[in-house]
Amino acid sequence: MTAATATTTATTTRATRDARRATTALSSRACAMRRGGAGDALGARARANAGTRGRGARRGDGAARACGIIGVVTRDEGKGVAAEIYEGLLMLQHRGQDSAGMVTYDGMRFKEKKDNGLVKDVFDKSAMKYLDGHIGMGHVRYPTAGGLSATEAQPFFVNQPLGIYLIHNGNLTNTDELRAKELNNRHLRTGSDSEVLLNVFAEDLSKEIAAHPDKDSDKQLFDAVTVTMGKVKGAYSIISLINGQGMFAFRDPNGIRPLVLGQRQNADGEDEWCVASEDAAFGPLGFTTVRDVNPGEAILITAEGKMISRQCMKGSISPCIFEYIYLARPDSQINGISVYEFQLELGRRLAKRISERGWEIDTIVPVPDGSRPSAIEVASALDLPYREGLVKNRYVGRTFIMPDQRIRELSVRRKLNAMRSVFNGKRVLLIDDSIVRGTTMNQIVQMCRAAGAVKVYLASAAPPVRFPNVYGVDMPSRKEFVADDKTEDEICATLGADGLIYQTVEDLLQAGLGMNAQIPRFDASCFDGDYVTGDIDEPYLEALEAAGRGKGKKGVTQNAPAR
Ligand SMILES: O=P(O)(O)OC[C@H]1O[C@H](OP(=O)(O)OP(=O)(O)O)[C@H](O)[C@@H]1O
Ligand SMILES: NC(=O)CC[C@H](N)C(=O)O
Ligand SMILES: [Mg+2]
Repeated sequence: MTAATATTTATTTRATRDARRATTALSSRACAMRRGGAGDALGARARANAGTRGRGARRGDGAARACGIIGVVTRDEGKGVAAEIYEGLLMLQHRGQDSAGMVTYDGMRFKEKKDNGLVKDVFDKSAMKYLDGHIGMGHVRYPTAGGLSATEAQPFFVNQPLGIYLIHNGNLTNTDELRAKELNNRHLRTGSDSEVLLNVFAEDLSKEIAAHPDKDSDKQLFDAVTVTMGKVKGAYSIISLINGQGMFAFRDPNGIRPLVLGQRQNADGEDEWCVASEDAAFGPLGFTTVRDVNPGEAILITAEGKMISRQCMKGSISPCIFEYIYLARPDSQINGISVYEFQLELGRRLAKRISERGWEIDTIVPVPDGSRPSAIEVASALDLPYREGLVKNRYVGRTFIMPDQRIRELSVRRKLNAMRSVFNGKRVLLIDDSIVRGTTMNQIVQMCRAAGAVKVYLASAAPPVRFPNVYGVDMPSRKEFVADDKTEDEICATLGADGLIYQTVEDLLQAGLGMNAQIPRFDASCFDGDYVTGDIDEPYLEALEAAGRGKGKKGVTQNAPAR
């Protein structure tokens, strides 16, 4: 938070804050979430669930990340799957940069390697040699729960029953409750919600096998995960490897985080399969997209390459809209929507609102990389020149993820450089995909003025981020958001700009709904405070914030406390 932000926050009364929230919130649920507005009974439950989330890590140096997961089943037992998982993880590296992990399986043994760091650093030559087998899966992590040690990197393993490895993208909202009630004295090593989920599933599978030892093993898996889905709340896209069974993937009943299925044939015409967070990972591996894993569905790929699926819980897709704004690659298609096309549409809608302002603008400049598609459409709709005035140093990571504010500010300076030939004497409109803490825009406005800009206007392709994300994106504390407790004019002043315009929540949702009629709603909770799982209330969020967000990377903990 900048000094200016801190001052504004300190001098804004709670009543003013609440009134502003009420006017910006779309839904009655969001209005019901004004600070201090919830009753004691709700408060107790929220505290129960907010406990282990908290001091989070952030992506790169700017805005927000999730995690990336990929699993591959090949048929050629002599073939090393590790190289394919490695390639796939590189395609998903943008989703998480804190740790990477992989497990491979040769039909008999699992081999595992995980550590803090990027894919290229974690998997050296000797690790790749060690990771043999024809079935495997990998994870890149951007933590939302638990800690940051290499032990908390994924995958996680349980010995009983069968031997199960699991990787997770998402965040559970009732982790501590599960920990207290569902683990049957199992000893867990970390504060990770993903390890809890694995153990709940293992416990349910143990019970299922004990109760129905003669049932087909695939049915045991589907019946057990149905029980697990009934207990676990929040967002989870899961891939697991189960000894003797194969690869088993499932997705929460709201389908909040993405999970997509791909297929190819080997030289003998046999089916091989891939499940991944984004289908951009399929291209280099030669897989073609079959479909998204449905919300509430589980899919088993056997070692023989057979795909069996079951709708375990009634599902209704409510994807996280932030995936399309910022998290996912533009070359991915998620839930039938091209991320790139979505961003172009955001630009077209933004352009209409910008033209209503009557600003005199000479040049449109995107904040690379995420905003380019929207900025291209704004420039085209307004018939203004589009110029790459900010040159990016590709060796500096994404700003949002960086562990503390000072490092984020420094890294914006190192990452982006303003070109005098573009800015000198010009009235510019800078466009970004989102403004979260305001670190990026604040620094860039100063850079543009130093490079000679006479007016600096700002536009964000996303609405103001005002509410925490509890589903696997590390945006947990309202205090960190530049929009917290502020009107648009106040945000504009904080960022030091001559004008500021945001996408409206209505336009954002209409953009998404208009692109796939099969999607009844999106989770846009970080913009409107309306959480699709229905279990998030004001006390939950307060407990989450009290759990220590904003203290840097050490001791991430995003699970809400049990009550
Ligand atoms: O308001 P802030 O807290 O600064 O966050 C918002 C910025 O962070 C992201 O960029 P990031 O640098 O993470 O990634 P990018 O290079 O892919 O745009 C996002 O695209 C915005 O530019
Ligand atoms: N961003 C994510 O999907 C994180 C997964 C899991 N909650 C973790 O913290 O490791
Ligand atoms: Mg950016």
